[in-house]
Amino acid sequence: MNDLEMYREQLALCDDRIIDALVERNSIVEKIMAYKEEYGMPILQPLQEKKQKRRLEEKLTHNKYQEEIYDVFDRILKNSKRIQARKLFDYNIVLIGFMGAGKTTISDYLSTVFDMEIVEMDQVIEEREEMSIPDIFATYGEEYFRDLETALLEEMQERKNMIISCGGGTALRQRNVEEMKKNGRVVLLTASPQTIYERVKDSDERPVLKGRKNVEGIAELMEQRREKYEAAADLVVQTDHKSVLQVCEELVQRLTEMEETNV
Ligand SMILES: Nc1ncnc2c1ncn2[C@@H]1O[C@H](COP(=O)(O)OP(=O)(O)OP(=O)(O)O)[C@@H](O)[C@H]1O
Ligand SMILES: O=C(O)C1=C[C@@H](O)[C@@H](O)[C@H](O)C1
Ligand SMILES: [Mg+2]
Repeated sequence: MNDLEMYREQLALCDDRIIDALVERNSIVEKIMAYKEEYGMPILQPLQEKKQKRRLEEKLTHNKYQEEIYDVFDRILKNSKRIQARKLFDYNIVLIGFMGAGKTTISDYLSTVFDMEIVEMDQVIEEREEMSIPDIFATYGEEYFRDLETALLEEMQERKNMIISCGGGTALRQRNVEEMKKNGRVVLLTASPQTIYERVKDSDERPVLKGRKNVEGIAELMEQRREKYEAAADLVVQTDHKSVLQVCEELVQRLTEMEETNV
């Protein structure tokens, strides 16, 4: 055997060790999940992720392949998150609720911790139509816009393990709710009119709030919608005075408990 053949053989053995280590690592991830479940511990533990990152940084100081190894660990971490997400959510998570309730914010956080794909419905529709939502409403009317929402929710039935962040009005149409529920768990985020006002007062991006961007106007529209939102929801998470992490932790905990009682 010449040197080149020998090096190639060493490389193949190295790959085998990497594969074995990855399989072991993934099975440890699953054991940690089972442990947390058994002892009712929070699934999201952002401090732990930071601790792992610090340990890696210390270990890789002065390593000449530092950048390349970080890159690999980035993928490893993403894949661990995906393993968790696939195990926890064998369905789409559909977030509904009033403007400013936190659908986008909570979707972003969940997507980061579980490496799940997000469908931000308003944004997808705007991109596909190449028009802003106020322009779609003005040009084609609300029915047309709601039909686009229905079609998008139908498409989502082909997928699972997605986070669907709905438009504020999506759940008002019964047909949309039926589509959401086919392979999704519907989570209603709520907040008081006062909280919503505080969250949206400095933004002009919400045409439905035009002329009523005050606590009374918000309370009135919220009350008109409340029954439909609540009827659509599999789960209601109240978000007033809670951090984004607290809302996500509660949401994940209650979703997983719901699955356990459904089994
Ligand atoms: N739990 C929270 N605590 C404090 N601020 C929050 C919380 N959730 C969301 N926010 C803030 O409220 C504002 C509105 O949130 P977000 O855009 O996520 O709402 P939304 O439900 O997606 O609204 P829309 O239906 O209009 O798209 C944002 O500035 C966000 O940072
Ligand atoms: O609450 C609503 O009716 C809406 C909320 C936005 O997300 C957009 O989907 C649209 O402006 C309608
Ligand atoms: Mg949003």
